[in-house]
Amino acid sequence: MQETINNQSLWEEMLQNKGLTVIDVYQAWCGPCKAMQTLFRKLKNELNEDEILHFAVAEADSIVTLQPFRDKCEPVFLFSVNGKIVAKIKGANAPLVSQKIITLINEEKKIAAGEMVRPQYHEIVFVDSDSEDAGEASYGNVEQLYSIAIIKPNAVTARKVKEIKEKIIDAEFVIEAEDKKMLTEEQVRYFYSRIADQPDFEDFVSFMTSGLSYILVVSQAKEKWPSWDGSESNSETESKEPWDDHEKTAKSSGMKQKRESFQEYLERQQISQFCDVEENISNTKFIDVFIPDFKKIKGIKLEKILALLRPALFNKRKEDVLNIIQDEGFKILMQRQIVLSEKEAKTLCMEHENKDYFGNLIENMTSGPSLVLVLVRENGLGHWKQLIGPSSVEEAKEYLPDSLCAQFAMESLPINQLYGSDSLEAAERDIQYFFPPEHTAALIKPHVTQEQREDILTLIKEAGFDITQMKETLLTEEEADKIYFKIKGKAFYKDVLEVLSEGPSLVMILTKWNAISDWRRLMGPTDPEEARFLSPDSIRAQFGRSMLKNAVHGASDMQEAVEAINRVFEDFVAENPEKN
Ligand SMILES: Nc1ncnc2c1ncn2[C@@H]1O[C@H](COP(=O)(O)OP(=O)(O)OP(=O)(O)O)[C@@H](O)[C@H]1O
Repeated sequence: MQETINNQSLWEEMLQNKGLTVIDVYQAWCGPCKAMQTLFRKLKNELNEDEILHFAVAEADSIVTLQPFRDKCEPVFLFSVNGKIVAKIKGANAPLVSQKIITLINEEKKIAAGEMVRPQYHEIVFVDSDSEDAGEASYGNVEQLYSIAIIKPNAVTARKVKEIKEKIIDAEFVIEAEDKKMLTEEQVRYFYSRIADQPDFEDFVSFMTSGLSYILVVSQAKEKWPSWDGSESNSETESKEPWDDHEKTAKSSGMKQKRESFQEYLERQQISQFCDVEENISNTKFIDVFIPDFKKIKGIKLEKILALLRPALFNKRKEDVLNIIQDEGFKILMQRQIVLSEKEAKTLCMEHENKDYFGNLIENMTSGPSLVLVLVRENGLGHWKQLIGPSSVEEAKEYLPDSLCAQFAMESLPINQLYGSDSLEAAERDIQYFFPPEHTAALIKPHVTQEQREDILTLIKEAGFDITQMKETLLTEEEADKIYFKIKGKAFYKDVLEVLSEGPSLVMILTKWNAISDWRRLMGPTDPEEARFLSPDSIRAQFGRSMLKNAVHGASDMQEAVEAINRVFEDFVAENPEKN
């Protein structure tokens, strides 16, 4: 199955392969990596992409290009895309290698279908030095060590995630990245390999793959803390210490002390049964397996804010403002028109309470619909404040004539026609108030392939849904009744049951403001033919095959959503907000 490359000209020839070539670089004295051959065979069969997926074994000793890999006992896998070596993985790390292959092949398929342009790959430079490992491991910052925490499905079901994350943040650990996903069996086996010989390990794997987990990449603010080995910190000015009082005393008296480890902290907080950690990993292997784009997202802090266009502005110049908002790089996550009550207006305008125009302001604010927006952008809060300018029009005109306050000033009010939350905490509170989250029951049907599932989950996340609960389950008649109780009496219900019995379905609770109708819109019309005609971007248009195999399902109304959720996810109390 693998092409054998044992001289430089064969190497050059191999680089001409179309698509992806996975190269096992081996040493003559130990041969190619046997352990990985099963994986390659499996992927070759499953992906069935012989045109664009090739496997090769290359002998380091007889190929000049591979000279830096000679005499190394650890296996190395190189990934060549259209003649460029774009990635390298050291060690027989099956989950990581498999993930890399799937990602690159998916990219190749999208490129071939014209759905994406070929990225500017940075070709890997082979360096004959062990120091390259340190560089790669540390994401450009040699000092930084990360821990990975997995918050397990039982904690997600019991809705303990928020509390656990708050505890982690309270102790001044930094959550650098997070993702919520159903772990694959391979990922679980990889992360928990150290306990694989325990008798109940197989049951544990089933449990861990039965529902959603949270993956957190956690760091400690290195410059602020004493080091983990007990040596002194180079900073003397810590502002807030999460450690115990006796430790504080030790610190102030100049004694050396040791910060408790992340694991110890979780144990002391009694959350270690919900959360497993791998501490201070000194290489990227674990992170790459769970959060492949960690490098990209690290350092980018997307901030969500609430913005409001007061009635006069909304009425007269809405389009101009929305265009500027988008040009400034904000993404509009949610928007709604709302006529504020007097009480709501007073709460929002509290900072102007003592001004002589306050009465006029409240009258103005309640006179017609305002437009309320949830915006997201990197450094969203600061950028929004800067963009809209001060609250006083006079000040804005004098000092910041480019601000939206000055540009969109209206005769009727001496203050900014745009409002924005003052802090991220206030934004969170305002968003909860104006966009109360609603839950809906959703299902991905068995005929949907694993890859299509991933695509659908991406569409769901991109549409702003939070996947609050998820489980993979074979829907027997009894289970299906919990979801489809409304159509149980219909003649076609037996056909629905047959389609559901073909394999496991993915049952989910999706949460966002207006979730029920937004999910129905995202699904598209019931019949995929009609969906392709009327709503070509919808899920059913893209992934549906027929009326019965129409990829997804969603509750039709509030009562059906609440009832289905309560029946399927017994521990979850779905209290949908009243519509306001
Ligand atoms: N006339 C029909 N013939 C065959 N199958 C049907 C028919 N009507 C509905 N179905 C199937 O039964 C499922 C549930 O039917 P329902 O009437 O609840 O449709 P829906 O509300 O448009 O879609 P869903 O409930 O799945 O979101 C549909 O998704 C479809 O697969």
